[in-house]
Amino acid sequence: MIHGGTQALIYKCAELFTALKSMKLNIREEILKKIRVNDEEVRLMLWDTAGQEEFDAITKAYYRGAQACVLVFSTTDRESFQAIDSWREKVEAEVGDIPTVLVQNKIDLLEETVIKNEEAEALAKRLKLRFYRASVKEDLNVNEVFKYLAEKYLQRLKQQTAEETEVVHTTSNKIGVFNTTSSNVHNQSSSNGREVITLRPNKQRTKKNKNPFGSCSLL
Ligand SMILES: Nc1nc2c(ncn2[C@@H]2O[C@H](COP(=O)(O)OP(=O)(O)OP(=O)(O)O)[C@@H](O)[C@H]2O)c(=O)[nH]1
Repeated sequence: MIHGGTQALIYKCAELFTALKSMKLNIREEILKKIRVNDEEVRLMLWDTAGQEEFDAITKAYYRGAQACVLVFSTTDRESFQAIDSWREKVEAEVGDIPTVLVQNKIDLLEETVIKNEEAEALAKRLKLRFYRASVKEDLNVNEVFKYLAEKYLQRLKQQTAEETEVVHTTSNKIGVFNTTSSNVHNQSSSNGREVITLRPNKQRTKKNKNPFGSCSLL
């Protein structure tokens, strides 16, 4: 019994060790990329994750909280193309609808392609994603991909902030609408005999909007 248990534990440790080793190999270092968008410097932290499904649980922890996503397949690797659907689902399940693009890499090897143009375009259309053809090797379209994502992200952030500001205005209007009826108005007499009116906020104030910027995140 004890022996069996120890054995199992050793196996587990070995599995974990293998997983960690592979993780080290497959989740490469974070990359910091700086780009300019509308004269502002945007810093992107990039994580390149492993494609193997056995590491799903581990890689998930890396893209949890991501604010943009690049789904890449290779011109010369059909499996990577076929895996795009499943990656989209995994990312969406983990982080929801974030700015995402579809990229066909290695277009410098177009003569060896295993993906037809129409197939790639159809995939982008079906997934409703902007599609880029790029070559990391030749530095083709790489910046464009990140610029598009950063713009899209900033656009959403501004929109979100504007919506939240609107909520603040609405809320502050409510706060500002002082109710001069009954319980909210306390009429007192001042020492000089003139009536003093104390205004108190209307109780309509919405609690949940106390911190309108609470859900804002910065790059
Ligand atoms: N010709 C060409 N080779 C490329 C390009 N981008 C990457 N490679 C090469 O493709 C190989 C794999 O590159 P990685 O960056 O490791 O790509 P990956 O998709 O993370 O691949 P995995 O290691 O299978 O996860 C390397 O030898 C790269 O030099 C490209 O645009 N054109």
